[in-house]
Amino acid sequence: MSYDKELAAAKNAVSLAARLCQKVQKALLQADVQSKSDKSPVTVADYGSQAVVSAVLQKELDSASFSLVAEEDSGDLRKEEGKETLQRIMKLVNETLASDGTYGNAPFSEEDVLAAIDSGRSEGGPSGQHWVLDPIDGTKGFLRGDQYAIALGLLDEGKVVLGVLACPNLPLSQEKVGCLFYAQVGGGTYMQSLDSSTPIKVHVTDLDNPEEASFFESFEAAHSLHDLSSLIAKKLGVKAPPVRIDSQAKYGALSRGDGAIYLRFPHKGYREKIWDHAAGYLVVAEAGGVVSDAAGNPLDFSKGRYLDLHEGIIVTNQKLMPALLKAVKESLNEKASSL
Ligand SMILES: Nc1ncnc2c1ncn2[C@@H]1O[C@H](COP(=O)(O)O)[C@@H](OP(=O)(O)O)[C@H]1O
Ligand SMILES: [Mg+2]
Ligand SMILES: [Mg+2]
Ligand SMILES: [Mg+2]
Repeated sequence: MSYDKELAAAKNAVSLAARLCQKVQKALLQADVQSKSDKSPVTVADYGSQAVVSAVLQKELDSASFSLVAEEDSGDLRKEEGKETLQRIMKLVNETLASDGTYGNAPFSEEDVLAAIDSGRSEGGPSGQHWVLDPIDGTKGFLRGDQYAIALGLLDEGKVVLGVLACPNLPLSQEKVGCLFYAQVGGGTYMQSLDSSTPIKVHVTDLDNPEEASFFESFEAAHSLHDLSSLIAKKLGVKAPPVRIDSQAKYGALSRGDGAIYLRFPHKGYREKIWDHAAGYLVVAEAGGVVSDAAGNPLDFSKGRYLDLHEGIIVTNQKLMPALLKAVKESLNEKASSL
């Protein structure tokens, strides 16, 4: 089955959302940032990006069967304190949609924006098709002026069949910054600029010597156990220091061979969400990489909004995976026996 139509719509949606995010990151106001109930930050760009992606997908595709699992919801924007923020989001969404000739004819009202955001309340699951969106992945990186991604995947019968990843701050070449990665199941992974240069096919590294490998992890120590990654890297013989960057830009970078390994070990009790991995997973898998939990099980995106994992997520190429899994198991055992 081909998902060409869905892929074209997804690339459009994510590119437009990236335009909105870039505009906000350039001139970020204190008033644009809020705290969610779990204390994590959210900005007008997270909401705006979600509204734009949702709006474009629904315009381009059959909106009757549309299902979207997305990170943000409009709860806080519907409160009295959210009024000003909502106004600002509406303006951003309308400017962004108008900047693309095809969508600008009927401006969105506040209610339209809220509805577009809330169309992301689907629970996903094992049957039918569901879009999976992280409107800004790496909000903390976004706020620092660092890496972030707009990550959109499509599930069909519980499997990820499309992954589109916009990384506005990731270098494309020596001259150009901003990458769009995309993959369709069975079709490989491609990278192009955010303004649609000719796509090139990308592949993970074919390195088989861990001593030459470098590894990615979260910039934020709160998101991943840096000590554990160091232990694993040491066991494996990795010499280079960790490369710490925010967001699924790590999956994008890995898919083109920038690094060889990505290690992610959340603190105890944290549950990973599907929108933090769906698009990145396919981008790496179609580029020849392997993504699994710490026990070597494939990720299961069919269980609803969360991923059920053993300990963490590890990513590398096929040659390095056996040695990596061994180092991970040994390190986890050591950690458990030292407690
Ligand atoms: N305590 C925690 N442990 C692990 N991941 C966390 C976390 N708190 C937030 N996250 C997730 O980590 C994501 C960012 O990943 P990274 O560290 O690779 O940049 C966040 O995505 P958002 O920025 O979309 O909220 C969020 O979903
Ligand atoms: Mg968030
Ligand atoms: Mg995220
Ligand atoms: Mg997010």
